[in-house]
Amino acid sequence: MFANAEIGIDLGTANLLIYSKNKGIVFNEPSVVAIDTRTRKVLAVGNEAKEMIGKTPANITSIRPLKDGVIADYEVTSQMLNVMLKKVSKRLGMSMRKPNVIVCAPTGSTSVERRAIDNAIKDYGAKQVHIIEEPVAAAVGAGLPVDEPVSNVVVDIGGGTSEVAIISFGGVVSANSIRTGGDHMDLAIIQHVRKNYNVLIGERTAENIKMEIGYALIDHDTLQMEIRGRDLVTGLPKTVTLNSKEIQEALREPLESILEAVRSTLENCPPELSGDIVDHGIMLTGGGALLKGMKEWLQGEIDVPVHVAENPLECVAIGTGKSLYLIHKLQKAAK
Ligand SMILES: Nc1ncnc2c1ncn2[C@@H]1O[C@H](COP(=O)(O)OP(=O)(O)OP(=O)(O)O)[C@@H](O)[C@H]1O
Repeated sequence: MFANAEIGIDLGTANLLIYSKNKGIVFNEPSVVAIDTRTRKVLAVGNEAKEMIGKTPANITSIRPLKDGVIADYEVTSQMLNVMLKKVSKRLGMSMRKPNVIVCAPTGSTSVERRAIDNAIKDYGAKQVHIIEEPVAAAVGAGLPVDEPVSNVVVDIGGGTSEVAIISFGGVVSANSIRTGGDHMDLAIIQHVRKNYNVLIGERTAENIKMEIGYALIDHDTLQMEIRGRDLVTGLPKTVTLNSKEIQEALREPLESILEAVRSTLENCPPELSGDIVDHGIMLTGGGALLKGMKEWLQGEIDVPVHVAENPLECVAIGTGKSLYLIHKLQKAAK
């Protein structure tokens, strides 16, 4: 039947996941590339490259080639995909030549941004590339019955974007995509520490702070964390103790933007489906769903039941993989 490999790719701002037909998720590493700035040669990708962020000599730089859910550096994204797909091919001992690929794109992305995704995958030699909407993939991956005539609401909070969508009968009824996600939370923490302690911290430290003591909910038991950065006055290393209440305050702005996107999507929902939402609730996916107190905070704000998907970080990749079968069904039906 199909001799070509069949894969789904979650080309995320923070993480790149590859789903292979019959094998499930076969690759899950950060979307980071370390390159030699003089030769533009790729030195490392994924976990290895992420370890290097902020710690490399002048001629090596660790780049995140995707920003806000779309490709910011085409050449590096294309090289990253090439290296990662070859890694998977070697690891699995299977040919990945001319694969058929399903990949997702944020609902708010432009046709130029989508073409860049399509071309970057074709650069590897893909035979066919299908692009699907990211929240639809997230909903499918979270196990929501998207092809039934009921409202399936998904809120996917990734690294660069947050996507909110109401899906019913296989289609998007109402959607909203904002370029605010986990990266903006990290940035808000960097700014907070700089403003209040005169200390500069790196992206990775900020992300660790968010994961350890970041809270969406105001009402929680205070946690503390000791962090290290560079004192902006003396230029020397400095240790600061942060608490979860101040980090919650720092995260308020990005969280408010996400809440606003959820509210406006719900406001655009047809009344028949609105009633459904109260019964079925909202499904949270993406790494942002793992922020402590996220579910409780959102539930309190919109007064609708909120659920967190079983594997929030893997939903989009699983959804692209499951959609492979759907596309085959449609192609067969069209013949
Ligand atoms: N336990 C956690 N608490 C808070 N945030 C987390 C946690 N685990 C992961 N994250 C955040 O989730 C984000 C990554 O999520 P995900 O992999 O879903 O995004 P992505 O698909 O790469 O991005 P996008 O969809 O925007 O392209 C990062 O910002 C990461 O810091």
